[in-house]
Amino acid sequence: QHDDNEDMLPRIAVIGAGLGGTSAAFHLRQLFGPNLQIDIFEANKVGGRTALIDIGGKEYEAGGSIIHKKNKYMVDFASRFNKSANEPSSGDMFFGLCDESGIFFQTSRWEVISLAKLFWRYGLDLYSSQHWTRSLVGEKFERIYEFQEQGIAFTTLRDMLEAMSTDFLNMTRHSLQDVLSDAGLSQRFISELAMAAMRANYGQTTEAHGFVGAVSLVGAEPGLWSVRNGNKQIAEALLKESQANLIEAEVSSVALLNSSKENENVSYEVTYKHTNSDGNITASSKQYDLVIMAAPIFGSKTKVSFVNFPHDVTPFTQDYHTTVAMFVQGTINASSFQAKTRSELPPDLLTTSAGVFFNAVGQQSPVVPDTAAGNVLDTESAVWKTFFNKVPTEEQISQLFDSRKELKLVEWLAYPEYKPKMDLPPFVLYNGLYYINAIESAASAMEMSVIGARNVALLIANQWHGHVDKINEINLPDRHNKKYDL
Ligand SMILES: Cc1cc2nc3c(=O)[nH]c(=O)nc-3n(C[C@H](O)[C@H](O)[C@H](O)COP(=O)(O)OP(=O)(O)OC[C@H]3O[C@@H](n4cnc5c(N)ncnc54)[C@H](O)[C@@H]3O)c2cc1C
Ligand SMILES: CC(C)=CCC/C(C)=C/CC/C(C)=C/CSC[C@H](N)C(=O)O
Repeated sequence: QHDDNEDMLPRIAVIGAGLGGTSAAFHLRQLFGPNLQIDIFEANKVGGRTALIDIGGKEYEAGGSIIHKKNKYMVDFASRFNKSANEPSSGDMFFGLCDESGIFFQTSRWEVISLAKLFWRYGLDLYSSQHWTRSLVGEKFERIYEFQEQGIAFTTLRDMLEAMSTDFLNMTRHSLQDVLSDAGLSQRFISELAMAAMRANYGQTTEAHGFVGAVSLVGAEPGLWSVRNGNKQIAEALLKESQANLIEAEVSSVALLNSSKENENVSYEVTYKHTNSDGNITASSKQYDLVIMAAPIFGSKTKVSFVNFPHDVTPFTQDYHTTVAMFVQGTINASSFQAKTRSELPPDLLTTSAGVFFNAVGQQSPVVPDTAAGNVLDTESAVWKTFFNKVPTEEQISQLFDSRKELKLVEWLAYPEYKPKMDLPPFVLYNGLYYINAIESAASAMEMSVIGARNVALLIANQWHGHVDKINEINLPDRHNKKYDL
């Protein structure tokens, strides 16, 4: 246990200034007060995987774009920082499903007709699956907010999921296909709607684990929103409010300095490369008591090496999926989808089969919505985002678009490859070394990174203040052991 005397506070390094790193800094400031020294390293741009892209003179979300209305922390941050929301367009139930032979099902621009068509094709599955997703973002998922409000933190992702619901942990062990099938949903629902959601949101299939599958279905519900002017503004505002010291540099190593025993007080040397005022790249080092990794660790692609530890502190694997987001201003090729005219096509085309070379294509609104734009679906100024698992060929692009004024590609190491029974990494890699992005093995989403960040901030505060009773300790009278509570 330590006191909050200024000289006694830990010196903290945060590696990464995406939503995870900046919200960790924000929560640490709330927990420790104004005297805490926080350095936050960023190799690229504040916001990380929330970033903007300029197409035709307007800005669009290039990475994390949609937020669920029950994503409490994102909603609270937007309100705290006076950011308004871009409301979903009224046409967000208007979509088509495609396989190798083109569109095989489509809804309508009229919501009531869409509902009727969906009911005709999927019957009561629509309602069962909605009930399930509501329970995910509802009561069970909300437990994490209650725990965090009470100051409770978890050392591993496994413990966190289990505390929220044993069902959640179970869902990481089975495929989405099996979880939905056990729940009585039809194969048609699974191989069409659930598959389309997994391909559009995570570039993966219903062989991914059931927890990320459920998050993906939540992310396919109507009524999602985004931050006007760009989601990355939340990370920027968190950084500002945290008063952390931003160091624009790439961290190359984190070295354990003075301990070989895990329970002793440790300190770390963080080495980073930065560009001098004369344009030369130099390496510098700084010492810290605690280090927070707020960026994914994925084997040899990770730029940070962890040195001097008595054992491997990253023995888990987190393989990351490549998603290529292609932005095109131009006209979509209606004939490729067996449509006579472009105006017949829905603004979102989702795919259900590995035989289709793209995962989803959808018309985009800029981050500052164009009120005068109306329906620009069949005009050359429409902007489309297409997701692929690899860079498309020129021939594939021409198959999708018959004319284009501008085209830009962004290649992301986007989110983990999700498999049943995959490693669920710990939030604590070593005494004083924390890992926020462990949470992405459950599901990658903006809200998830913020939850992971608050968990790490609470862990640090609980350990610092000796509140061991608030670490992995929960008292839930209603713990149940059902397989999946659908
Ligand atoms: C194409 C795409 C679409 C998505 N869509 C959605 C969506 O619609 N809704 C949703 O909720 N989520 C979405 N996500 C997921 C969401 O964007 C991420 O889960 C979330 O933004 C991750 O935040 P983070 O801070 O944990 O990581 P990141 O945003 O990746 O931040 C990590 C930061 O660390 C920096 N960094 C890495 N290594 C170093 C180093 N060695 N030294 C210094 N800095 C370093 C990086 O530059 C980066 O800025 C999407 C992701 C992608 C890629
Ligand atoms: C964390 C919880 C409970 C809910 C989050 C639901 C959500 C917003 C999921 C989306 C996740 C994601 C990685 C989406 C990527 S693509 C989004 C969209 N289809 C697009 O085209 O931009």
